[in-house]
Formats: sequence, structure tokens, C-alpha cells
Amino acid sequence: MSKETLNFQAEVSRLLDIVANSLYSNKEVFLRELISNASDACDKLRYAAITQPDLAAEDPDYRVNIVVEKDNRTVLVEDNGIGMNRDDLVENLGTIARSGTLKFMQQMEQARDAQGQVNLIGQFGVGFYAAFVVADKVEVETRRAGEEQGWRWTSDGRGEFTIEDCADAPARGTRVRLHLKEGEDEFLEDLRLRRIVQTYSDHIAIPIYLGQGEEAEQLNTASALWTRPKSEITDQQYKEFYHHVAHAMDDPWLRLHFKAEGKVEYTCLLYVPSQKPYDLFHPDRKHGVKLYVRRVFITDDCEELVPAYMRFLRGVVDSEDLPLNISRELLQHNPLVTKIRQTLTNRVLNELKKKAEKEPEDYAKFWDSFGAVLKEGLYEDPEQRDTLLELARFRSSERDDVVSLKDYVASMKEGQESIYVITGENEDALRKSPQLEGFRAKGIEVLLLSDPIDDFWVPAVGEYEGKAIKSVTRGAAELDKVKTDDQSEEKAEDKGDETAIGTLVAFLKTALEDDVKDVRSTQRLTDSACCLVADDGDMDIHLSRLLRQHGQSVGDAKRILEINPKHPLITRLAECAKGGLNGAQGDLKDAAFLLLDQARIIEGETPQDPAAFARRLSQLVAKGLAA
Ligand SMILES: Nc1ncnc2c1ncn2[C@@H]1O[C@H](COP(=O)(O)OP(=O)(O)OP(=O)(O)O)[C@@H](O)[C@H]1O
Repeated sequence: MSKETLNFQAEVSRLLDIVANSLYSNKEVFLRELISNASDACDKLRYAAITQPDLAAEDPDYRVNIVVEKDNRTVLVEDNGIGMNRDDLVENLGTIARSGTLKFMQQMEQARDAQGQVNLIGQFGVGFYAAFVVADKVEVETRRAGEEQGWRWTSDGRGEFTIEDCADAPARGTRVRLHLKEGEDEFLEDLRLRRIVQTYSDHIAIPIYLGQGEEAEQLNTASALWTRPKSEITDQQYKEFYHHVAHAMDDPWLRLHFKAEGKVEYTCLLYVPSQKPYDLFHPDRKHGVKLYVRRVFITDDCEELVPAYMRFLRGVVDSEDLPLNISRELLQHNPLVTKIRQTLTNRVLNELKKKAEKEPEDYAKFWDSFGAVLKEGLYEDPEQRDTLLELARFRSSERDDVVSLKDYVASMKEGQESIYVITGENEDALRKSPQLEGFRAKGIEVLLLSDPIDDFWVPAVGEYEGKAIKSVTRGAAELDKVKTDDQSEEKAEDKGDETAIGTLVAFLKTALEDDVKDVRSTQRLTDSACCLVADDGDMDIHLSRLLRQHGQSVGDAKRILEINPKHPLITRLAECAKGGLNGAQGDLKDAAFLLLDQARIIEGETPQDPAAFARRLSQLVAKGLAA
């Protein structure tokens, strides 16, 4: 077959530009990335060979060779792993097939400074493309295990690559040949290469040689890191292993390495990243914990191994008991996997608890990155609910830092029986919600919940230590039971002219009869004239809006309009209503609809009839100005 020239996917070209700029000061990582890919390729073949032993039979010892050809100024990284055929090459080295690429690219454009880009690149993992940081031409010669045909992929990293037949591809596996750029000769030096491998790749479980054949020198320890005794593993090695398994460059926030012995035997080496991955909420995101069986990589996509609400975990689980040739489908209902999942979940939650107790500030950072995910467990995993409730932290109307439920309860006001929360899209908007005013005036703390899952776990959990968790946008405010320090100063007239308010409420009920469930006077408000709340048994306002946005039918439960008896607008309207209306019935009716629309706007909704809203508002303002 003759040579084909193909274009990189547009994102790859952009990524290549970014990589060349942002990794400039950390060029040596190219070798780590190529070795990491070589090791993954060997893992894949080892797995495939469980069911098709012929694939690896001729050359059963997996390895990576780094070969320097000084005269040509080239460095080769060669493995005898799974290899690639033509389609694999086009798919893997011409596109970025991973989820969330587009979003990543947008973030990249926004992070204009180099440090910002390096951090982002770290999360994304540049992988193979890092080769172009030191090379101006890269050739990949490869043959897929079990296939006859070898292939050569060539590119200078500038928009195009070529693919052609290659007779001298390795018998099996992949050889990456880097033609070094001017000025990169340091990577031809044995000493430099040895140091890089020892720093970044010692944990790789297969041998990495410098040179080829008898003379080759093994550079790494070549045993799976998690099988080594803890005392023999340095922090640096743990960290580099994390970079390899997680395809990340940040430092892990937490590490957990343990061996379970007894009826079920397995080893876990797990990490919690310090940086939130850009695709944490992407539906196609794979789980980050790799399953091995007796050192053989099986899958990085075993959903049963780790609960979804811990999908931020990275690392490996290596089981001694599962059969090697277990199919990925069978893993789904395997009792051993369930057992591992239970222990692993408990261990991780325990570690988090310790961190929360001993290093609350550091824990707050974790919560900031992954709290929204962990909270999903409150809804999904009733067994762990109590632990998760202890671990949860919340923004609050009364504090700058986060608060736990335990601390919230400890600082509840006398007479306060419930834990109050408000849910919505963002914290700033929540802080401005009128429904909070009365609570704030009495110094009652309200938890501000702005993650999508909050609307679901709150009703599912219902209470904490016998205290109901209540939304301040639902039901009556019950604020009078709560005693505050300056309560004695509250004066009777503060309640306004009750008869007048009563008349206004009655009028509003009739005027808005088709649009609201009820109208009532409230203590909930101090500054605003009115707000909407859901009735006790009805769905919270924010949740019903959220479901509606996602196209779900939620019925049309009407809401309650609450008015503030102390607000000048309301007292004025009450006076009008009490005064027998005197021909002002039309204006009062307009005012009723304006109140309702105002409350809707504060909720982030549109007026029911925008044209009518504009007309009423103009008329009333014009009259007011004329008076
Ligand atoms: N030596 C190799 N042998 C076989 N396949 C390889 C090799 N190197 C790369 N590939 C294939 O190319 C794909 C893309 O590699 P690349 O390094 O860009 O990304 P990755 O390894 O998936 O993730 P990361 O970018 O985080 O390293 C790999 O997923 C793999 O399928």
C-alpha cells in the first residue's frame, strides 16, 4: 500500500501548539509518557493473551528498550506490547478521542498564562504528543500482536501525518523513533536518560532497558509498586506511580496503600487527586481505579469496584482470588468484587474522617474539589449515609468558611427545631434570596446548597440527629418559636396593621386565585415585599424548576405568595385595601399581579405574561409620577 497523508483532527494541532509551549521547561516528561504508553501496551497484551495465548507465546517477556543512535541524533523507545494496526494509528495518534476534549480546549484558551496551561495539561495528560516537545520528527513503527502487516506513522507535528507499510516494524509491538530537535542533544546521553527513568518510571512493573540485547542495562526495579513493602517505597515513587495510573501531573492529596488478608485477598493503592479533573461530571468518564488480578491488568472500567460517588479515586486494586480470565461482564455481579468495594469504601471514608478531624483546613480543600461528588452518596448509598453526613461540609449564610452538620446543630438558636437549607444554582444568588431575610435578621443559620445533587439528597435524607432538614423556600417559616437575644425589644406595632393586612391578603387571594395556591403574611421577609414558597407537601421550587429544565413533567403545583407586612409597599396596599378601595380596585389588581411577577423575577423566572407585566408597571409608575 502506498503512502497516505492524513490531517490531524483540529484539536490535536491545537494541543500540539500548546504542548510545545507549556512543557518547554519540563521537557523530560516526554520519556515518562512514552514509557507509560509502552507499559500500558504490554498490560493490554498480557490481558489479551489470557484467552489467546498465541499472541504472546513467541516472546513472553514484556519489556521496554530505550536505544540511542548518536550519529542519527535519534532516541528509540520500543516495546513488545499489543502494537497498533493502521486503524489504531489513525484513531489513536491522529485524534483526541477522550471525553471532554472540547471543554478542555476551551479552558486552555482561557488560561493564557503558561503556569495555568501547565496545570491544565497535567490534568489532561499530554501522552504521546509530548514527543514533539523534543523532536521535530517522530516515526512510529508498529505491528499489532497476531497481525502480519507492519506500519509506519510519521509526522513533524504540524498538521499532517503519513501512514505506510513498514517491513522492519518490530515483530510485535511499537517502536517510537524521535528525531531530536537542534539543541536537545542532552537526551542522547546515557546518564541523563538513566536519571529520567529512575525519577519518573521506576515504578513501572516491566523492565526498562537502556540499549538492546546482551549489553542492555536494566534501569528500574521492575516489580509492581503496590506489591512492594510500604517501607521500601519512597514518596517520590508513590507520586510518580500516581502520575502514571492517573494520567495526571498534580500531587495526590491523599494516598492509601493496604493489603487485605484473610478470606478475600487483595492489595489497594489508592489516591485522591489534589486537582479536580475537568471531566468529573462528564457522563462518559471512566472510573479511575484499575483492576488487576495477580499483577495482570484486567480493566480500568469496572463500575462495580468503586461507588460512583467516589469516582475521583485513582489507583489500582490487585486481587489474588478473582479468576484471571473473568470477563468484564461477569465482574458486574461478582461477590468478591462487591466485598472489595465495601471494604475499600469504608477504608477511604475512614481516611477522610481522620483528615476532617485532624486537618480541617486541608480537608476543606478536598471538599471544595470533590464534595459535590461525595454528596451523591447521601442519595445513592443509604448504608453510608451517616458517615457521609458527618463528612459533608456546607457554605452557610452566617459564616465565611464551611460548616459541618454537627457544628451547625451545636450553634442552633434556642427554640430552633430544624436545620434550614436553601437550594439554588449559585451561592451568590442564594445569599440574596428574599426567603433568607427573616432568618438572617434572627441570626438563624441557613445552609446554602448549590450543587445539582442537593435537591435530591435533602428530601431523601430528611433529618440529621432527629432534626428535620427543611428548605426555607417550603412551608411556613416558623420563625416566632426561635428566641433571639434582642427579642424583648420587639414591639407589638412591628406586626403592622393586622386588620389592613388581613383585608389585603383576602383581596390578593381573590385576584390571584388562578395563579397561586395561597397568599399569606410572613415573618420570613425583612427587606423584600414578597416572595414565593412551596407548600409543605409540595416539591421545592428549585427542584421543580430543575426537573422542568430537564424536560420532566412535575405537575403544576401552585406556589404560595408570601407578603411582608412591614414593607412600605405592602402597608400602602393594605391601607388602600382597607379603605374600601375607592375606585382603586383596578390599580390594586394590577399591583397584585406585579407582586406576583416580582416574586417570580427574584426566583430567576420570567413574568407569566411579560407584555402585561410591562403595561402594568408603566401605568403604575406613570400614575405615581403624576401624583
Ligand atoms: N506504545 C504504544 N503501543 C500501543 N498503543 C499505543 C502506544 N502508545 C500510544 N498508544 C495508543 O495511543 C493512544 C493515545 O496515546 P496517548 O499517550 O496520547 O494517550 P493515553 O495514553 O490514552 O492517555 P494519556 O494522554 O493520559 O497518556 C493510547 O491510548 C494507545 O491506545
